[in-house]
Amino acid sequence: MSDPSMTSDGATTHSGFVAIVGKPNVGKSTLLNSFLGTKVAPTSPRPQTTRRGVRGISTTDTHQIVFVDTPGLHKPKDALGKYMNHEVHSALADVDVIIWVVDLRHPPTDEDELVARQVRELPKPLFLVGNKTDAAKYPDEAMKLYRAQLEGRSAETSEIMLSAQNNPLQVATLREQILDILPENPFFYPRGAASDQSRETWAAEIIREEAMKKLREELPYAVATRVNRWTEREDGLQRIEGEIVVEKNAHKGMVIGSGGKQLREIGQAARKQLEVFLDRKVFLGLEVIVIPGWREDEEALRELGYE
Ligand SMILES: Nc1nc2c(ncn2[C@@H]2O[C@H](COP(=O)(O)OP(=O)(O)OP(=O)(O)O)[C@@H](O)[C@H]2O)c(=O)[nH]1
Repeated sequence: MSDPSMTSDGATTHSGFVAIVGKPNVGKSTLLNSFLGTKVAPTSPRPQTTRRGVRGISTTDTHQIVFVDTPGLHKPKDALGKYMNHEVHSALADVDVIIWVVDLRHPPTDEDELVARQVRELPKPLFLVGNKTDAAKYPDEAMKLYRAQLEGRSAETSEIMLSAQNNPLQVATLREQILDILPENPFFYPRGAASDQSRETWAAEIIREEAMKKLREELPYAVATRVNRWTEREDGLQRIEGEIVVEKNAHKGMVIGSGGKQLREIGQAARKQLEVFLDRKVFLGLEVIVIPGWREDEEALRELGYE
């Protein structure tokens, strides 16, 4: 029988799971997308955009990294928030390596301390990633403060300062450093796989990203999205039908906007993104529906894929 930790020409394979953790809005999803050179996870200027642990897979001839992007660790206000934090804890328990992303534009906050407490004692290699160096006034000073939060940690700890958004070379360097410490293992996913999400979930996340960017105040957080139908026409056109789910009737009108303008804009922006990544023409049909109080309703959360 062939050894599962070897390639067909006899080289040993290494692979492992790497959690990307940090407080909301520090650039975790941007870093994941940059590692992969494609868009797997939604990003936006709003905190708490990521809601579920998205896996993004990077494979070379002999190495495979399964990155697990996690929601920003925060003090939860509802059942959705609790689910999001649970996603972080289960990712941390299951992975081989941890990446803790911090925002070097600012000194640490209570939320960073929440993350530091989670990772300090874990006996797993950790990379402290100081992000947003392109926009930080005092990156070295900020990094020093974040480093101090890990004081007393006995497991292997490394650090790097970079810009996930603007510097792919630094991101590639970090990826190389991770490759070097992956344990000997067979690959967990087929070589061509980029993510564990279905195409429907991926598209729904892009729609939610655009909705979160356009909507104001609390509304971005009261929105969920799903794709119910995806058909391909013979000429290649992708017909995608999705729903934007809100909690109250009053929110429905706010998402649709006067004369349907806002919903049209969300749909157009999402369609453009989908067309770029699919390299196909897309027809995107969007409907807004109400599931009363879905963020506090365990069954509704499961129905919307938060399980
Ligand atoms: N200037 C600058 N902005 C960045 C960089 N990386 C990410 N951002 C921006 O920071 C914001 C948050 O990025 P995300 O990747 O969504 O952050 P996240 O940590 O996944 O956020 P949550 O979903 O809230 O956990 C977005 O507006 C990004 O464009 C960077 O290197 N430099």
